[in-house]
Amino acid sequence: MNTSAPTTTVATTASAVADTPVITVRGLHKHFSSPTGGVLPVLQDIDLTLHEGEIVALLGKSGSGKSTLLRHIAGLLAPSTGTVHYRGTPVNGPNPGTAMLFQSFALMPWLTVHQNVELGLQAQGVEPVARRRRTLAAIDMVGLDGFENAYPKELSGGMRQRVGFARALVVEPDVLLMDEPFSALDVLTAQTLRNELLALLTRPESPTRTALLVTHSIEEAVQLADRILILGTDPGTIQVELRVDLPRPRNRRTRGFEALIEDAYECLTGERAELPPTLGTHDPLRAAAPLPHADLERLTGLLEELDGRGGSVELPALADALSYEVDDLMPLVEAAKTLAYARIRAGELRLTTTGSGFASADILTRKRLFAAAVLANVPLIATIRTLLMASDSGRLREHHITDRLRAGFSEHTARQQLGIAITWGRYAELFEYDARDGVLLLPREDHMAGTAGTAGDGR
Ligand SMILES: Nc1ncnc2c1ncn2[C@@H]1O[C@H](COP(=O)(O)OP(=O)(O)OP(=O)(O)O)[C@@H](O)[C@H]1O
Repeated sequence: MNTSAPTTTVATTASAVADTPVITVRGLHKHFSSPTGGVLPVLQDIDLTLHEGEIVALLGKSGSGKSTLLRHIAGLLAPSTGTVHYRGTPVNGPNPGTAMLFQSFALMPWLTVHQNVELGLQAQGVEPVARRRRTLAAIDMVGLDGFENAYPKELSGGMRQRVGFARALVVEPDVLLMDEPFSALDVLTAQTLRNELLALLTRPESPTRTALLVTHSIEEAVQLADRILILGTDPGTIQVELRVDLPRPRNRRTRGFEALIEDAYECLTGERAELPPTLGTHDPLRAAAPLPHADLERLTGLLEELDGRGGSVELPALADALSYEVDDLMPLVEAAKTLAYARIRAGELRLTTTGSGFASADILTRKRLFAAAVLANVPLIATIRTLLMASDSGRLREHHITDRLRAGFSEHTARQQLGIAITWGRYAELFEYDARDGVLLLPREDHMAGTAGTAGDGR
């Protein structure tokens, strides 16, 4: 795995990265207040330099703080400690050198394409004649000539994001900040727009040649970036930097491309670092890694495929065999690792003995094995089961769990985590759930059998 410090960039056909720093982030630390009155550390010790002409991608699991970091660079958030500089000047408010591109396009529905694109120039006080000329040029540049008077609702998703490009680029920002700009688009449109954006950014005469891209897609990062920074979670720190020294245009089917995907994949799914002391806590719900959003049928399919291939396979080959994008495998691989069914070694996914036992078992045995695996490896589910076993009524209101989860997660993530735990717990037949009353319940036969057991009783 290439986790080395920066090396000299091999010349590529498209990017000319200079040594001049455009954005400098030093010692940035950010915490938010949690709804329960505690402190939620989100970013820690972030040092990052964005050089002129460089495209950098930020990859990391959900909640690792990618968007928060982007918003600091845009000057929309102030660090708790540390600094952000734009060409040597401290950023203490909206950063004048940046423009943002969002996943949701963020267009004003009541304004035409022309009016949407013109907004940024109006805000800069550009006089009307120049404004009109620059707006039309930007619309032309993104291929929307003829759609100047259309409203967003008349446009496809791809065309709306082209308006997003035009609106961001018309102000000729030094740095383009992008927050998952292609993730709301279908695969083919996203691919087309990625190529077009790259062409716009790498034109020698382009005033905007430096960019920071937040993405969940490893392939997108390898396709577009000169450098990939991978954030770890709890709190977000930059853990790995990968150089993408591949000439452009980049071909996904080349060995170099695939090797980088494997590296990034391993970094993202690798063993979790020890929790920092600031998060040290006795509440297992707070200290646990978030559960991945993995479909259990697919997880079983993945383990069967792995078993059928002798227990180990390279991730891109597995993605091909299952007709998934490599990125779609992420939550499944995470789930397999969480349950100790598989490990990643040198870009290969390898089945453990437990995983192999699960893959070759019949349906009923699988449920029993799955129950044992979640109780041993998923503190959230083990805690719910313990509380239910200890309760005379065999019932537990869900807010007891979400309240505790909120000490470490946002409201949204806490609810999402409970939802995943309910699905897994139900499949394992460890508990049931009454959505109408928001109550978790011990299965009737377990409740009847008495409440003396513990979470680790193996049922
Ligand atoms: N204004 C806020 N107040 C409190 N918590 C916040 C705020 N903004 C973000 N967070 C929390 O900070 C953490 C990081 O959020 P952020 O959106 O930066 O992550 P991310 O890596 O971009 O996630 P995703 O990939 O899911 O978009 C999350 O736990 C989120 O709930």
